[in-house]
Amino acid sequence: MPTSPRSSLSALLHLLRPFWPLLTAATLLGVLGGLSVTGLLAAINRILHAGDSPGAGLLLAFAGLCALALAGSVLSDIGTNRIGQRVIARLRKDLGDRILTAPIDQLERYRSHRLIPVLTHDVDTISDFAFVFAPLAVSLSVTLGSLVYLALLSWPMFLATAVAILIGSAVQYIARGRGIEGFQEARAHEDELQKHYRSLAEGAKELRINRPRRLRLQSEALRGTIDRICEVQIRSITLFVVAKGFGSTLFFIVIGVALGVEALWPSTDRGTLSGFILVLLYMKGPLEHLIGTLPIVSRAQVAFRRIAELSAAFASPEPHLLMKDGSPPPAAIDSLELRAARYAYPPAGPGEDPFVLGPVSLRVGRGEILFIVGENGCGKTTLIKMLLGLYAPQDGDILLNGRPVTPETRDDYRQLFTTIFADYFLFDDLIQAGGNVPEEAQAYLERLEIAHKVSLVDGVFSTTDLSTGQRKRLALLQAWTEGRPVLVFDEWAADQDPAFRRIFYTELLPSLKAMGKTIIVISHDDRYFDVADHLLRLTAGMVAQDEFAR
Ligand SMILES: Nc1ncnc2c1ncn2[C@@H]1O[C@H](COP(=O)(O)OP(=O)(O)OP(=O)(O)O)[C@@H](O)[C@H]1O
Repeated sequence: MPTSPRSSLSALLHLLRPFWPLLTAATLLGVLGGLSVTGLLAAINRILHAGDSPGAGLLLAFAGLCALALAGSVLSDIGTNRIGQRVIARLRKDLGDRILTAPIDQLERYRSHRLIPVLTHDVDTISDFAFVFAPLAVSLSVTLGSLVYLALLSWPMFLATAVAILIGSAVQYIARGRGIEGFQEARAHEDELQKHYRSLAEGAKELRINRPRRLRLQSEALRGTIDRICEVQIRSITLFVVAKGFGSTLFFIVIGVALGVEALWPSTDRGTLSGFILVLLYMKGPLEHLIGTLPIVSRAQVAFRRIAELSAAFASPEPHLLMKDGSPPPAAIDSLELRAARYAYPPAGPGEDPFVLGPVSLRVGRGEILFIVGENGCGKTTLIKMLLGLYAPQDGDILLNGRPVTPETRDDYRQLFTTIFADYFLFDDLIQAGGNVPEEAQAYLERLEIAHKVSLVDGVFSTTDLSTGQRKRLALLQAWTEGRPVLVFDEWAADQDPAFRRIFYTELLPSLKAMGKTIIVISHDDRYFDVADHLLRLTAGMVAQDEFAR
């Protein structure tokens, strides 16, 4: 979604809002420092052209201006660096919160290869901008102060300089517009590059084995994208450099014109001319600095747009997700229900039919073992994501103990579950609410037959470098010790050896049931379907069979 420069500016203002007193003080100090430098130049010019030696007053003023220039620029730099760091910290926290509170389906749609560059690349770009912010204020005030001094020295010379600056600015403006387009294009390629980096890291094994794919990734994907970024960046920076060179030459042209006018029609007094040249030469530095930082400002603008896009994509956070832990979830539930609940994914592309689950009606009672079965892609995982309240049903309701779950109660509702998804993430600690390590953890490690591989040190697993099946057992240990009333296993047993698979279905599930837990299992293991009290079969997103064991 395109975002206008105005919205990136308002995003910047929103970020800066809490720091305005410090920002105003730092900017004023920077301006004071800059103006002191202009005053110093005027004093130097006056001393150089004074007929006799400078008086004590002038020397004192000179020393005072030196001190002011130093204090102004140092304090301003310190102030804006503080603001810069705080702004970045705030931005990072804000983005972290947005991602933590975004509805899962929005997050899944955004995709992680687009998320990571915003969190790293774009935030770093804004951090670069934060560092040039104070020197920018100083350069701007030195330039403006110098212009005022020039106007006081001689109007015609001031006008000649102003015209040169206007021409230079017009060229910069055009170059900046083109440069921004280039930076935007390069930024879009950065997302692509991130995707290729993911393939590089996560597909390392497959790439070792498959040479054609490896070479394709190297030559077409990686190198192609890297070269494209390189070319676009070179093109944009070249534009800025040429425009900067042009601006720099304009200065000498103005000085040359002034010297020529003076040689042809010697009218200006020499003090004015030397003052003009002195100020112009001095002003060249800050002005070039201003122009030189334009690429950083432009990049920051592109980064702000990306951040604004991310914020817009996650603009409907779920309520209460970052509230402090309330009361612990109840030890048991009476029933969970879906009533004519329906969820449709958005279509993958134009003209493609989206996958629709439901409407599904389903009731799971306390201490029940429910098996959800069906062919690949029939909607089993989507169903549990809806039952867990991760996807809000687009029609119909979720009911807990007969009462509908609302957006306000949805996060409390989710705390009833422990889930091991097929693409689960294994956290390496076993710390419960309140920071306690469950006492029974060691016994469970032994029961899961991994005590010889893993121990617990201060609530953290000694290692997670284990086989796929062993890692899943650690995930099961976490689920077990969390003490939630409902446990959900998405093809948990798929990676277990036959002996442990049997233990899972015939010993662990019944013993969890005996503890009063409600258990929901997605399974393709038809040998063990008789363990279920309740079997739900899905076909193409609809319930094909809903049976209770007799
Ligand atoms: N994030 C997504 N965006 C769009 N469509 C999706 C998404 N995830 C799944 N789908 C679609 O939903 C359908 C059901 O997916 P789901 O993961 O629920 O199937 P499943 O029954 O759990 O399959 P499996 O047995 O292979 O795990 C799929 O056919 C897929 O087309």
